Amino acid sequence: MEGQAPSKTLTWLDTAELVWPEFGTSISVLLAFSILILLIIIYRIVYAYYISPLRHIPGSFISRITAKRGEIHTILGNMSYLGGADSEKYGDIFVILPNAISIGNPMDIRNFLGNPNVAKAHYYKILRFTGIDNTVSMCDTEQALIRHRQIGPYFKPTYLAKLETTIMKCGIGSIKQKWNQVLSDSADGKVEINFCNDILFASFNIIGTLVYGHQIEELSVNDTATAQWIDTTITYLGFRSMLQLLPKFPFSFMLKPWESRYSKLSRYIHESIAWRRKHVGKLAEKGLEHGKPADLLQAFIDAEDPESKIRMCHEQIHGECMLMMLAGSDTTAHTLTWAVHMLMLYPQHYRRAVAEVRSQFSLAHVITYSDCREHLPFVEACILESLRLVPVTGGLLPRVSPKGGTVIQGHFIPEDTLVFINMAVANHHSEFWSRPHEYNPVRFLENNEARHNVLTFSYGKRTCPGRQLAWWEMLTILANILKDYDMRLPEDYTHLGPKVLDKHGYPKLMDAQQYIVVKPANPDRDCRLVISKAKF
Ligand code: HEM
Repeated sequence: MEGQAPSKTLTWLDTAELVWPEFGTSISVLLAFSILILLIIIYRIVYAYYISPLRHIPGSFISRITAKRGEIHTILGNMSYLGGADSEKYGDIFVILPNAISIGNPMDIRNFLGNPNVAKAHYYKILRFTGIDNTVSMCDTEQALIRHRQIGPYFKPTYLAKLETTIMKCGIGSIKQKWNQVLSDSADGKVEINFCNDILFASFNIIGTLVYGHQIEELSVNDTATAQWIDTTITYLGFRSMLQLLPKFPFSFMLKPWESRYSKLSRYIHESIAWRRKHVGKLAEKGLEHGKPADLLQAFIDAEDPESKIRMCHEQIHGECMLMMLAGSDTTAHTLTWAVHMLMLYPQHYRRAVAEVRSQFSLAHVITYSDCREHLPFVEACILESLRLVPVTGGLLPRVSPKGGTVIQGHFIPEDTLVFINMAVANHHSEFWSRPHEYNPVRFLENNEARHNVLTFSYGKRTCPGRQLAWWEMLTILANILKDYDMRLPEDYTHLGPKVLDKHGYPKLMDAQQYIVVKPANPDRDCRLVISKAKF
């Protein structure tokens, strides 16, 4: 058929292009894009199963090929769930992200964190406040050691003893002031309180007073500014790090309200440092320098590394103060909140703790830290067991494997691999803990070995420097409230209680949420308590 144009069958694409030319172009772009995605997935699968140095380590398919699952769980506030569910399936070591493993055996964790060449991962940089590193954000091990030597002495018992009056007044003192007030206003001598809020405010009170350098009395004046500033700062930092686009225009507008509160906290701390320097300067002029106040603000101004004689500049002091407000408030308060909650679910342990306190001290006696250490082993065990069962920082602490790599559970882990320390899994490990999901403080009595296996304050060179301060606060608050008040769950509680059991057959704990700290998901619903004056 000479001279006749060759016939061509029209594809659906051609038809679409005739009707709507751009449609055809869009489809081609979509097709190219889909092919690209497919190629990426194929590459990731091939890499994960044939090339990755982590290919011999157990782990789920999804964890090996994408980090998105981790990001989604982080945004939902249940990262510890991810670590827990996978460890039940895969054991002590597993791939948690394409380039990262999780380890959960307490022995492995101690060996790994005990290695001085293990460094923190870059994630910690989100905890820098003004672009300057603080204790927690330092990834450089040498730098961190200097900072630990600078601030360490101020968290030792000798210095903490100087802070005891503040700790007692702002902690148990402010809780008692509030609870006694509401009880005296009550017609029948009992009243419902929210113990989570009250403990949280007491904790902010302590840390705020130690950092600002003057008392803030959150509970007594019901001024929640500090609590809001801190809460906002944690949320702000969390979201900024999880959603990388947020700090960029136009999304940055969404952060504005948070940013403004964060800036207020930051400014207030700048002013506190300047004010204190001026005040101490005046004391020095009068030859009264020995009258310097004892608190964390002064501690950081004075801090000096005994080896290098290096001191902190204004910005570094500011960074440490901001950090202490975050690291030293929620952690301590929520550990105590979990302890009270657990005692309410296990009445036998509550009765034993009350009996111990009331047999040792009269109602009029205010129980101090050394009283607790000498006379209240069971109360101490109640807190230890809370630290174990719900480690408040029980997410996944990221570290980087050392130069030359390391061997964990027989697997070679190359250098620079991201290693997540899985605290919650370690604290529930069945080889180390019998009936690991039961709240049983008795396991710590006359058993030093058990105490060493609780890894909630971390381990090694980067262990928590504030742990003794935390103990000081938690013991004095718990011992004194057990002595002074009778506590019980509200009568309308049907969703929680000693007889409402979880999948392990133990009293079900309230729902938790975790961004940085594991805290009650519904404190207004789950942290109610009926209190009355103690009947001795
Ligand atoms: C029950 C209360 C507390 C718990 C369970 C706790 C737990 C921890 C844990 C697990 C770490 C290591 C975090 C990591 O490596 O990712 C840590 C670090 C830290 N904690 Fe605590 N902490 C508590 C209270 C405090 C208090 C009261 C302060 C100070 C006022 C404090 C200050 C710090 C600091 C500065 C670090 C960073 C250490 C470093 O990275 O070298 N903590 N804490």
